[in-house]
Amino acid sequence: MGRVGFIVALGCAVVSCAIATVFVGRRVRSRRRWGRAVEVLREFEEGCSPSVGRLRQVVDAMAVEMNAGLASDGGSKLKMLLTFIDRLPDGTEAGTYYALDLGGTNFRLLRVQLGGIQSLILSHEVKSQPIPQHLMTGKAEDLFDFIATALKAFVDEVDEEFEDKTDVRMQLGFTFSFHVRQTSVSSGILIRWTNGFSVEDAVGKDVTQLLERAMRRSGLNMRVAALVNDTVGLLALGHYHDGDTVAAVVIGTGTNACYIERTEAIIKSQGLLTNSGFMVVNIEWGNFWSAHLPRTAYDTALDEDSPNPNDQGFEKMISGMYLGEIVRRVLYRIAQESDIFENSAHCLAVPFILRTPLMAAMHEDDSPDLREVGRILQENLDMPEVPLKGKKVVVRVCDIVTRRAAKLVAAGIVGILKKMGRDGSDGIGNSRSVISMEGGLFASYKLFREYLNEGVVEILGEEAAQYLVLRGFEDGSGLGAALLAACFPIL
Ligand SMILES: Nc1ncnc2c1ncn2[C@@H]1O[C@H](COP(=O)(O)OP(=O)(O)O)[C@@H](O)[C@H]1O
Ligand SMILES: O=P(O)(O)OC[C@H]1O[C@@H](O)[C@H](O)[C@@H](O)[C@@H]1O
Repeated sequence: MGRVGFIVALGCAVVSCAIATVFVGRRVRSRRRWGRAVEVLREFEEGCSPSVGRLRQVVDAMAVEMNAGLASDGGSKLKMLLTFIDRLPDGTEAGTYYALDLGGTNFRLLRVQLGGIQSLILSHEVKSQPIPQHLMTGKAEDLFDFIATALKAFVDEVDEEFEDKTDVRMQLGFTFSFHVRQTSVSSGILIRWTNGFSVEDAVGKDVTQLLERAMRRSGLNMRVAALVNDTVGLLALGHYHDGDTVAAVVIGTGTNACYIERTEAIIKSQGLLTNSGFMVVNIEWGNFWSAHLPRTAYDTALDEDSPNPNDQGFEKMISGMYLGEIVRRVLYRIAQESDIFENSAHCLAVPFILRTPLMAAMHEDDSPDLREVGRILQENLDMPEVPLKGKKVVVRVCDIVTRRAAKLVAAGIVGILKKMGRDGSDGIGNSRSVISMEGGLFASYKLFREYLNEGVVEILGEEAAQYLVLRGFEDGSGLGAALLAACFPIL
């Protein structure tokens, strides 16, 4: 080989080495960045996965906080609100009642015809519609006029004879899924909004008055016989069908629970007497807080960025408004510290872009190549062609978040049972306890329900868990509100 040949060969060798160095460097950097992704994921999982022991500490904390909230106003972050519901439907209610169920995302209109014997519901019509976004942050009159107008249209549609009943004021059960300090079974003052609502001129006002004025403006001859939280309506329906029903839990846009409490245990309301000896208490458990909660830096940041920082801490780890956002925050951190999403993760910087229904659909994708995950990432997050290992990381994060949420609900439920002396821990024979369950997240998210059932067995043990029944309902809070209108008619 001549001089020229040698130089060419040397040059090729040098170029090859340079190219190899670049590739090896890239692979080393890629492996290092993948390792960083794995590290972020491991760290998150460690922070989110409570042991059974930790969950039992949450159980105890829930029972303690419930007692503290009953002892004095402000005694706990749990408001433990009186509902004035001191009797529950027993299956003998009869007649036609309307219900209006205003929740965090939708509002539902119901007409219910009750048979009067053996919990017979002759018929019930339901109409559900989303609440226009601008009304969630506008003026009280606009929101309540919108609701009353929709109710009037619904009544005209389903009850053609209604117009002839000018002398009879129809009884309405009004389910209002926000913090209300009840002043009677049919009236209450709005304490604060949650879940994206901020109709500020309604805070501090009696929501029944706001609705009844709007109904008059719309020419609707109707009165609010019962103003109830959605959990209270749900409990009423559960009890209508099964007398062992002792509590109700809603997991929708927000989350909350209520239960049946002995009046002598409601210490902050000395002298509170009811014929039945009990009253339903609205726990407002979304505001529960305990140092034992498995909270991470992502939860803290989400809370700080929220319109109600330091409030609803339990809800922000559990409910439909937030689960997708927690997942987004974790994926965004992984995208910043690794290249597993290549360079297509700019959308992950947008708060609340990942709604919980989408997160659930990715979590429940059981295709070998995670094609549903790929479709959602591409169509909703503008993240095309995420490699399979990146999609697996997405599913893993969803699983960690949802498993934690479900286990915390399980701990909350057992905490309520413990407060009621029904968790079997006092050695006395177990009594059957039914918990009514409802809400878009609970109803639609299969893996959430699976993890919730797992969590209850983990915490209670197989033996005691067999005495606990979680019974799902649909439209439970609205139907229950109609039943309570029948229980507490305006005479
Ligand atoms: N398929 C789903 N998987 C998980 N969560 C869901 C699903 N569908 C709806 N959700 C959650 O349920 C919430 C709606 O709950 P729902 O009880 O129907 O209404 P509201 O909260 O207004 O009472 C939505 O905000 C969403 O977060
Ligand atoms: O049914 P939703 O809209 O998801 O609401 C559930 C709970 O959401 C909480 O934020 C409210 O404070 C509760 O009053 C309510 O019961």
